Amino acid sequence: MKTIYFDCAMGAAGDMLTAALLELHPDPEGVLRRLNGLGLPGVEVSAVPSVKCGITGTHVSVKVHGEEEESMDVSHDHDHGHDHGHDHDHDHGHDHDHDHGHGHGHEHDHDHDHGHDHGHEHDHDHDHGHDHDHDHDHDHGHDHDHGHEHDHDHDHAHEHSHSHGHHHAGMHEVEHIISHLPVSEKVRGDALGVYRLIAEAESHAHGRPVEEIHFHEVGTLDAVADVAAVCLLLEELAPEQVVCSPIHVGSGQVRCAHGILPVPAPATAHILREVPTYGGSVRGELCTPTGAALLKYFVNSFGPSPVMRVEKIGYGMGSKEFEAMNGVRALLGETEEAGDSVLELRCNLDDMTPEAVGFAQEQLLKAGVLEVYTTPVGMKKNRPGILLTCLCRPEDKEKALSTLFAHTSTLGVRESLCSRYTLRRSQYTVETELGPVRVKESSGWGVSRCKPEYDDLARLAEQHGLSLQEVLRRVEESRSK
Ligand SMILES: O=C([S-])c1cc(C(=O)S)c[n+]([C@@H]2O[C@H](COP(=O)(O)O)[C@@H](O)[C@H]2O)c1
Ligand code: NI
Repeated sequence: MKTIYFDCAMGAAGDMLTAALLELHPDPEGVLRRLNGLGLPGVEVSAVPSVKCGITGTHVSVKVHGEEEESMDVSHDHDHGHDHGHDHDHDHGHDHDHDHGHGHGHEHDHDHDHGHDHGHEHDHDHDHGHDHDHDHDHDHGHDHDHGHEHDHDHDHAHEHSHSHGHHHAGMHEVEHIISHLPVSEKVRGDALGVYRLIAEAESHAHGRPVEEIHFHEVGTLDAVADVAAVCLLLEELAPEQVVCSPIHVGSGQVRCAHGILPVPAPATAHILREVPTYGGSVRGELCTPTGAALLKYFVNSFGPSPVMRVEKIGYGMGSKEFEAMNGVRALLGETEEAGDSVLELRCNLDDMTPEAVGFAQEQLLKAGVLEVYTTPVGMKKNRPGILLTCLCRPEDKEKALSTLFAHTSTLGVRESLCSRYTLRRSQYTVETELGPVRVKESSGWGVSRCKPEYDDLARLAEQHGLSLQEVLRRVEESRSK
C-alpha cells in the first residue's frame, strides 16, 4: 500500500510539512508554480535549500507582502529585547477594534489588501485579488465598532522591521478564500476540513463560538498557503495511507499576539487530543496549530514506522535552530498489505423474546463490539430460533463475552478468529448550496470510491424540507461543478 510516514521527532508546522512533501514530489518546481498561481494576494511561496545539523533539506518560505512569520519561543535566559512588538492590542472579543496597537510608535496606513476593506464602511467588499472571476460581493454584516476613521491600508510599506502585518480573519473569510481557490473539489474540501479543526480549537481555547473566532497568526494568508500546499501535495502524491510518529510538541512558552502561552499552545493541545504526543526536553514550540491540524486531519494512524520499502525521503526544515535537526522527515514507500484479525462470537437462542434479543444487541454495541447481527435458524425440537453473531476486536473479547452471558439466555458461546481485509477509509467535506456534507472515501486493493454521509443528507433533507433523493441529487450536482 502506498504510504507516507511522517517522522515528527521535532514537531511539525505547516511550512515544514509542505517542504518535506515537496521533496517527495517529482516536480517541485511545478508545485511551487501552481501554489503561486492560486491567487492568494501578496503570497509568495518559495523553496530554499536548508542545512540543519549537517543534513540537507528544504525550507519553504511563505511570504505575505514580503514578510515571513514565525513563532517566537520565550527564552528565560534572555527574555528582554525579544518582544518583536508582537503584543497587538486587539481584542479577541471580536468587536474588532482594529486598533492594531503595535506599540511601535510608527504610523502606517493599514490597507489589508488581502481582502476585506477595513475602510470601515462595513459592507465588506471583499476583493481577494483572485484572478479568476468570482464576483463575490460579500456583505459580512459584522457589526464592527471601529470608531475611527483611518484607512487600514496595510501595504506593508512601513519600513519597520517588526511590522508583522497580522491579518485577522474569521472562519467566514477563510472559508471564502479557500472555497474560491482554483484547485480540485477534494483539495478545497480538505483545506476547509483542516481549517475547521483550527477554528474549533480556537473556539474552545477562547470560549467563543466558531463564528466569533478571529484567527490570529493562523488566520493569515501564510497559514492558508501552508494548508493549501499540503492538501495539494497530498492529493498529487496520493498515498493510500498516512502514518505518523508520536509528535514531539516541545515545552516552555511561546509569545503570541495576546501574551505568553504555554507550549503546546492551547489550540495545538486541543487539536492533538487523543493523538500520541510528548513534551520532551526541547524548550520551544515544535508543533504549531496549523501543523497539528494538518496531521490530525490526514494521518490514519500514529505509531512507529510500519514495515515498508522506502522509495523517497523528504526533509522539511523549520526556521528555528535547536541542538537536534529541526525538521519533519517524510518517507514515501510501499507497505505490505496486512490484514487484521477479528473475533466472531456466536450463540444459538431459542427462548428469548425479540425485544430481549434487540436489547442484548444494543448492549453488545455499547460494549464496543464492531458488529452484531441475527440469522434465523431452525433448532432442535423444531423450534425456530436465531443465531446471534457478534464481531469484536480480540482485545475486546472479555467484555463482549460477559455482555453476551449477561443479556442473553445462552449457556455457551463459540469463537472463531478471522483474518479481515479492509479498505482504507477517510473523509472530506464538500460545501453544497444546502450546507456542508461529509463524503466518505474508501480505497485500497485497487479500488477507490466515495459516498456522501447519510446523516448529513438526512439532516439537510429535514432542514430544507426535501426528500433524501433530492438532497443527494443536489449534492452530486455541486460535486460535479
Ligand atoms: O495570539 C494568540 S491568542 C495565539 C493563540 C494560540 C492558541 O493556541 S489559542 C496560538 N498562537 C500561536 O500562533 C502561532 C500560529 O502558528 P501557525 O503556524 O499555526 O500559523 C503559533 O506560534 C501559535 O502558538 C497564538
Ligand atoms: Ni488576535
